[in-house]
Amino acid sequence: MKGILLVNLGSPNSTSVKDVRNYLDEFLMDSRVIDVPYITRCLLVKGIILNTRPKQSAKAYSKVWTNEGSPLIVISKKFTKKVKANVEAPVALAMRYGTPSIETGITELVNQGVDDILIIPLYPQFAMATTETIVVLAKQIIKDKFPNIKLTDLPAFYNQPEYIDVLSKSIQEELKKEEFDHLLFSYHGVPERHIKNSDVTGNHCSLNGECCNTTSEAHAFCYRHQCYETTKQVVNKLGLQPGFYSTSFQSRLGKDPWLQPYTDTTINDRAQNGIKKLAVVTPAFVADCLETIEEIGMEAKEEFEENTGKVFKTIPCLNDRDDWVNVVSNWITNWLHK
Ligand SMILES: C=CC1=C(C)c2cc3[nH]c(cc4nc(cc5[nH]c(cc1n2)c(C)c5CCC(=O)O)C(CCC(=O)O)=C4C)c(C)c3C=C
Ligand SMILES: [Fe+2]
Ligand SMILES: [Fe+2]
Repeated sequence: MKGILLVNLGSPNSTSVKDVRNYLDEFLMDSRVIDVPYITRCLLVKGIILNTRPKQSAKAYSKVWTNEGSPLIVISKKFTKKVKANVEAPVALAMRYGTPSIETGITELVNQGVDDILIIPLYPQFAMATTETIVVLAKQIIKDKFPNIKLTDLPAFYNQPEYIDVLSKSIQEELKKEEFDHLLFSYHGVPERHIKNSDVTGNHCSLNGECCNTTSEAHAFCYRHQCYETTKQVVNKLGLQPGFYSTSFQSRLGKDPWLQPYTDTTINDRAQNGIKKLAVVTPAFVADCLETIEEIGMEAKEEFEENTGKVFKTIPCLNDRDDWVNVVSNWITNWLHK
């Protein structure tokens, strides 16, 4: 029997510093997130980051936490419930870090008689720190504990017309409510090194961004290309004029160069250039989370307003919108009938 495993990133179990530390430990010790040799990673994560970051992150998490828990988890559960009601197969939800784990999700499906799983990483654009780490871990668990289970993964859907349609619609709904001077597409960043590491051709990525406009088989795994492609397709769909929109990358951690331009400097730059009404959309996330609610909706908003900006609107992620639920349900139904 076929079954579906939806997977997102995960959150700490609570906003306590201890729970946030445990979560960050699991997350940042992943070699596809901090991709340096094991000993260096231990020194960096356990010796440096985990001494200060958990306290800072716990404070940020407590600003977004709801009575039901972490927004990312609450929204993912609502989304999963709606998908379940739409498709004729068992559906489980798992998180790459924290709970419910990928192993728990697979076990839940197997206990219902599933032996053929479609895994859907809930990230529109491929990255080794998201899509790849989910699929690699799921394959490892299957190999070690469920050797008779078949696993198929849904590739990144950054350019799928149905996804672009609902994303564009969600943006247009906000642009209709108020007149904005500028629309910023802010994607989660990754270290530049990750882009090089994921270059399957070994020589495509020039790191200056020019490569992303050419045709290349590298783009099936190029996060930067896929982000710019999502922006381009939404821009075409909505007929947005050059100058009205820009693309940037947020959430940089550490001193290494990450994808640029950075969101914070882009927002400051726009404010200094007379932009008063700014809308920000965050298409690397399908569910609102710490990075959209706190980093953009609170921190960036405050900075923009202090910098002479007047209106700052964070466009909600697709969350459990019915049209988004229907898109994913249709992808699942197509796979079920294959
Ligand atoms: C080297 C560090 C990190 C990389 C690379 C990275 C990539 C990456 N992350 C997301 C999505 C999310 N990240 C979230 C939080 C978060 N991310 C990092 C670090 C890296 N992310 C940290 C340390 C944290 C925790 C919070 C903090 O201390 O800042 C979240 C939110 C989770 C939540 O509970 O709400 C999401 C979602 C993507 C899409 C991505 C690469 C493309
Ligand atoms: Fe992240
Ligand atoms: Fe590229």
